[in-house]
Amino acid sequence: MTTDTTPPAILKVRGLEKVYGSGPQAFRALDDITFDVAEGEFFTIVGPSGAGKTTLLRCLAGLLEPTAGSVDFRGRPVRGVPRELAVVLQDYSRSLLPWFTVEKNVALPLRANHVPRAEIAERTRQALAEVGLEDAARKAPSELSGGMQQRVAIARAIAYRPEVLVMDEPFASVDAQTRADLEDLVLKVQAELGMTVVFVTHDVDEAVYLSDRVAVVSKSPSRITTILDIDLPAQRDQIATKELARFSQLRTRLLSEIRHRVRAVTDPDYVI
Ligand SMILES: Nc1ncnc2c1ncn2[C@@H]1O[C@H](COP(=O)(O)OP(=O)(O)OP(=O)(O)O)[C@@H](O)[C@H]1O
Repeated sequence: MTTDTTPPAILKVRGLEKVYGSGPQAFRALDDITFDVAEGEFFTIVGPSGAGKTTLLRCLAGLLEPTAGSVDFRGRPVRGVPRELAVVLQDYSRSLLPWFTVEKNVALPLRANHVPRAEIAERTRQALAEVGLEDAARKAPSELSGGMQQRVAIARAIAYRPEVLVMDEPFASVDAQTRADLEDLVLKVQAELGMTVVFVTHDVDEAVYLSDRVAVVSKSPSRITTILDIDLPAQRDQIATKELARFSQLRTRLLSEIRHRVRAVTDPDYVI
């Protein structure tokens, strides 16, 4: 007898389509996208610029209504952002409330969910320490650099301890060392909380390093062309993991898949 050990799907995406505008101006951004995200997995979406990754993530998180198809979270249709889900957007300038201090921004979702006051203080302090911003707690977001503001947005998501964390190129505006530290922080928090992460990035190395599976999307109208299992040891290390021969193989596979799809769209004579 075989036993299926695959965790159940926490998110189910079926036949998702998104058309922006209407009539002759209509633009089909997503076309018939179907996949599942398993509970506890790190699922990453990569693809060329303008492919529709942000559109897909926004539909998935309930921030944007699809034109057709469905997204289910634990079997319930997603309409608006589910309570159990936190989102870190690419555009940090719009994600923090400018009239609140850093610590109040981090505490906001906890207060909205009636978490006891002492616990809010402790979770806020801990999350700011994890992103290296304990000294910025009383500052206004406008006093921080772009990368620091993005770390506040990450601290807010971590303090909330969501079941699903949705991140759209969250590390694009931070320097290389901070980026590596934040990647490891997200992996650590994911392991501690058993959290599911859905992540978008341009960066193939980052995708391979972080993920359990990576989905490649084609140029608009975007479709999923491949979902690759990242069969690297679960314990990741910025140096040891990236030195593995398997890491290079997976990276090359993803890069060639993305190039192949871009060429298929831009060169009419190219045969897939
Ligand atoms: N509100 C909108 N109205 C019309 N078209 C839009 C809108 N938002 C996005 N698009 C178009 O949909 C396509 C997909 O955009 P999206 O931002 O989802 O891509 P992306 O893969 O996230 O891009 P990038 O990697 O550059 O961030 C693009 O061609 C974009 O111009």
